[in-house]
Amino acid sequence: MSLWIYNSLNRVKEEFIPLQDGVVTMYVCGPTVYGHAHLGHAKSYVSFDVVAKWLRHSGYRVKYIQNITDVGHLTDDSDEGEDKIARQARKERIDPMEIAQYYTRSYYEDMDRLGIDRPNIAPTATGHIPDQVNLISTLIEKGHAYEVNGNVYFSVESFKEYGKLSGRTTEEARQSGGRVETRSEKRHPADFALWKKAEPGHLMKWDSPWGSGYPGWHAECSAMAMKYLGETIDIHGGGMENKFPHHECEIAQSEAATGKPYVRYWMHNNMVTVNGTKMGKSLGNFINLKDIFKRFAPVVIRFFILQSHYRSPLDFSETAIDASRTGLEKLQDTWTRLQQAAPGSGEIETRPFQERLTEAMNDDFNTPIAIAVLFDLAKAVNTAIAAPSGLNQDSLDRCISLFRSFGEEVLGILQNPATEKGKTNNEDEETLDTVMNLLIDIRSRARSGKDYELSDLIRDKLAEAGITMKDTREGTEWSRS
Ligand SMILES: Nc1ncnc2c1ncn2[C@@H]1O[C@H](COP(=O)(O)OP(=O)(O)OP(=O)(O)O)[C@@H](O)[C@H]1O
Ligand SMILES: [Zn+2]
Repeated sequence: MSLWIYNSLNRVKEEFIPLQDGVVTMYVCGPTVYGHAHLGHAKSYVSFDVVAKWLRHSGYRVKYIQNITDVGHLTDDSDEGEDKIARQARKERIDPMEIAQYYTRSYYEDMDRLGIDRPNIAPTATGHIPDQVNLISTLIEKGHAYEVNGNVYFSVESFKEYGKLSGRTTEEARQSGGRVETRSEKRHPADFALWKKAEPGHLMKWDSPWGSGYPGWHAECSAMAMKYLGETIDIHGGGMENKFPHHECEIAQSEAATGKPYVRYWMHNNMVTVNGTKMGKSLGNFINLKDIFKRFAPVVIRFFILQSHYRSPLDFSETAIDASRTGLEKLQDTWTRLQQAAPGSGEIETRPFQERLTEAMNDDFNTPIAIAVLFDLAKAVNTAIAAPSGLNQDSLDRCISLFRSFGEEVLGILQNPATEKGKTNNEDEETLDTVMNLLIDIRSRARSGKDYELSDLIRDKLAEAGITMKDTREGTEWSRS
């Protein structure tokens, strides 16, 4: 049975055949680390985690790269506005790199709790400035880019296939080309910045052949993907709102520089929405995972996400998450009882379930169908176990193997009661959350009563225990160092 992936570039499902036998190269756009991760990020990274897990389960060696954007992502897509990290640093009155480090750690903490495997390599944009400078220099040499006043732009007219991913023509892209001042520097309004000159006072800047400045957001992904995975990569993932301009620009830069196809299969996850609007940091309608985890175990969130397909939108609602929790509890209950069942004489024909599960995952990672099949299997198991004849050892082993492979390993939604690892982690985390909220409250009362000795004692003792407290305008946050 072969794997079929919906390729956003050609807008059809295509059979997946990696460039190199047995190996899959995969790049997924990572977060811009200027705030805590929200449910939208969880959808993107849980979806691609399942992609990697399924590919590994199918026998491939997967080389998964996911970057950390710590410079160059501006508040405005049209090469204007402020760097998102720099803006947050100004707000919090600390160094941009402190912001990036703090939220990077926070990001991995949340992703770990969601059961997401860490990428093989997690390169940062600031750690790869020379690679980006090299890419930009190549583009200038080949006549695809030009410098004006210390800024370097990509010439979209020099790359005939610009627009092939998003379906936008350069004429349509002209609309998003920025304000008049920037436009006047550009040869074509749709040209985009590869390198930006640092204005006085800009902290995150590097020397380059074009003076002191910083790279544009699109350049980092091309440079890092090609550095670690080669000029042509198998799978590139990201949220669908990034098709334009981000991924369109990545294609243009990479293919113009190498003359080779950049990505063979483009995969885009749909959005988590709130009342139909994209959840986003810049839109201010986001729900932090850390807050959600206070009310729901991370595995419930993972299950909630995987109950809809990665290409379908997912509207946030507590009622829907609550329904997911009930469903997951039932499945987990069967999984626990299955492992404790004493052998009897009854049988379950497991082959059809295995085929349906494999078929679902091979059909563009159809996790909602795979979950529905697990529920069917759970129903059959419950009936069989409740009957006097029970299940014979062979059937028990086969059912256990299916639950383990698909429920635990591929989807990551079930926890093994034999080890109690996942469950204990979640329960520990919930207890810690409660204790920390209590300490934050006591410390804040101490400070209101001007008892700084007590408030400092709480902060210092926690620091000794490896927990950092940080006072922000929104209140006190904490993280493990
Ligand atoms: N609401 C969402 N639903 C699904 N995926 C999302 C959502 N928001 C962001 N993503 C994806 O998460 C990844 C990281 O995005 P990024 O850090 O730039 O987040 P963001 O919250 O969209 O930021 P901003 O709101 O400032 O644009 C991208 O691939 C992006 O497409
Ligand atoms: Zn990217």
